[in-house]
Amino acid sequence: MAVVPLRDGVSGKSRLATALDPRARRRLVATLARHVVGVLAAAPLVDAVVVVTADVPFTRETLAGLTPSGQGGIAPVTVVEQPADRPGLNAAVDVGRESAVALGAGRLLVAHADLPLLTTEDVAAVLAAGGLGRDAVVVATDRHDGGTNLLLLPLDAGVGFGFRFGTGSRAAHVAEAERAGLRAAVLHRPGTAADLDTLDDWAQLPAGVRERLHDGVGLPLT
Ligand SMILES: Nc1nc2c(ncn2[C@@H]2O[C@H](COP(=O)(O)OP(=O)(O)OP(=O)(O)O)[C@@H](O)[C@H]2O)c(=O)[nH]1
Ligand SMILES: C=C(OP(=O)(O)O)C(=O)O
Repeated sequence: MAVVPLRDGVSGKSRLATALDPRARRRLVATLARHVVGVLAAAPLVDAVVVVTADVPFTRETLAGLTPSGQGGIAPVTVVEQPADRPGLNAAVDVGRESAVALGAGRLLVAHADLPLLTTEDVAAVLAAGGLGRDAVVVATDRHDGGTNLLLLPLDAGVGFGFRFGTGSRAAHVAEAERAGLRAAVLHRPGTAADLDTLDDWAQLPAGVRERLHDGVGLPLT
């Protein structure tokens, strides 16, 4: 099962606040989230996608047409509300893990909602890196190799694994896997590594992707 934490329609993408007004940031967050959730829902071996958010109306609006009654995805997409007394990214992922355990999932794939180059092949590569025994934690890093953009966790063996998203999370997740007695595999692919947090990230994207995202968002094309 896949879990996508999604902040809300107002505070997200704060590192782009100097370049984009709140409305444009909201549109960008929505466009990126729709892409990631659509890719996950269409990826082989992903049987369900859960989006965990404190902003349910924004998320539902963002994902309209990607839900099972729509035509976007194969796997069902559901929105789970993040309780106000459990704020923050790691708590959101914990909420997602609880949903996955309740649904009897064997593995949890966490994916950030801001990966414009992510493809179904990338998702398949993350799942394959989990190994034949499906026993490895997979950390797909960001382009600086310091963070974690996607994380695959075996749920039975990984009961004690603590999520450590934030600065330096690649090393923290590898250490956490070792602590929990699990093998860790680190994956670096263009489609998993490109997250969009800063103007520098924007400048690194292929021109065609920037053109696609530019409409309605207004980031500079060059
Ligand atoms: N549910 C939930 N998701 C979060 C939270 N913080 C971050 N996320 C999500 O986690 C992923 C990674 O987010 P970040 O890159 O750390 O934050 P961001 O909002 O995209 O950008 P910044 O505001 O610049 O940090 C994205 O999918 C965010 O929407 C949170 O407090 N709750
Ligand atoms: C949350 C993370 O990164 P960023 O905030 O840079 O997306 C992370 O890499 O764990």
